[in-house]
Amino acid sequence: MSANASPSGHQPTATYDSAFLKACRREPVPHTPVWFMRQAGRSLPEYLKVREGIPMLESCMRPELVTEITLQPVRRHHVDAAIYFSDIVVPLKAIGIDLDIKPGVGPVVERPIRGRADLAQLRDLTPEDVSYVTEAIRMLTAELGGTPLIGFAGAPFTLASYLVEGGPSRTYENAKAMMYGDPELWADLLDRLAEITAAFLRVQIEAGASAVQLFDSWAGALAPADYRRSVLPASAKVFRSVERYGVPRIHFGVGTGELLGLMGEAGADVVGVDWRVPLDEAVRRVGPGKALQGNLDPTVLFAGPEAVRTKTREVLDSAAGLEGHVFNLGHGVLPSTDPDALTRLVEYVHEQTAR
Ligand SMILES: Cc1c2[nH]c(c1CCC(=O)O)Cc1[nH]c(c(CCC(=O)O)c1C)Cc1[nH]c(c(CCC(=O)O)c1C)Cc1[nH]c(c(C)c1CCC(=O)O)C2
Repeated sequence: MSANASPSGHQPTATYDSAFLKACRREPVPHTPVWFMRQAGRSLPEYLKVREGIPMLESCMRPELVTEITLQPVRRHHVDAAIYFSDIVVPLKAIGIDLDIKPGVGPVVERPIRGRADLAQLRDLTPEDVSYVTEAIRMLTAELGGTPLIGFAGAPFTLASYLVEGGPSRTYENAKAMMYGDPELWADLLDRLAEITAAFLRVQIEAGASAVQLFDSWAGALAPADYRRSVLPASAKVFRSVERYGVPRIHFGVGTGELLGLMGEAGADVVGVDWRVPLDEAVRRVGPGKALQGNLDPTVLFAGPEAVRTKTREVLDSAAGLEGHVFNLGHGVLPSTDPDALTRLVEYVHEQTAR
């Protein structure tokens, strides 16, 4: 048995018994657990300092730097979970796709995928391709004690949106043109991406991640019937491929109010909700047997302490009847957020929900 064996076989008992993992499993919790998407990153001065002069993708490949950046928000805010510092395009870079993350822009792909011949760029991901991930996660789990580490990956649709468009897009016109116009090529592309994403999540879980989140950030651009037909099968394949580990699987997207039921159906244990749908309505859409994560509007943090408390109370009230609630923002922390507002928010949720 490995040193980190536990009731679930993958982590120390203190981690397994943490409020975050209990909430994901819909067990009673001592307080509602809190973490923030994008909690590591540009809102923190200590992050900007250690990143100085190091390009984003390079920083993801340095285990010591990844460890430090991942720990920064845990130390500062006392959040209930860490999220592994990386980016959704890291596994694509690791298999040799020519891409970069441009500051203020996002991922940019040199040769966008537009035809069948381009699929050859997408070879399988092996653990050796991302050995720095395994190394960083081992260092992290040693440092984190009982605080769980969340691994993550981009979902096939969101990755495809960058690969086909060549960069960020507001309309996804090239990606959706392929989906509607050449469904066979689209299905093959998403299936390839599902294999790569699944392999990337397995590496993180085997190295010690206690939960995983699949970011389908841009799936909200799709009608439910198109999501069901053209996207859900690939995301379901990703979730199935990590089911055997027994770690909670979180599924998140923005503007996905109409897709919440389907995103649960894809195989998630926890469904992430943005701020547009209150949690008491989201739970009706998702149905029984799943926990919810969310969903304070990230811009509320700019409104002053009293407004933050009022809006947070609204989220907690709408979550009152849930069987499992992980408090989070409805999307990532915005770079200009005051870090102290986040620290106060964690404290407030803990204090309001202490049982
Ligand atoms: C769509 C998406 C991407 N990356 C990610 C998503 C899904 C989450 C979401 O919906 O927001 C996921 C991501 N990217 C990053 C994390 C770190 C972990 C955490 O949440 O703290 C996570 C979970 C670091 C990052 N990823 C990126 C940064 C900023 C780069 C920097 O600090 O120099 C960070 C900290 C870059 C990035 N990478 C991407 C974008 C849109 C950007 C922003 C571009 C910009 O405005 O500069 C693609």
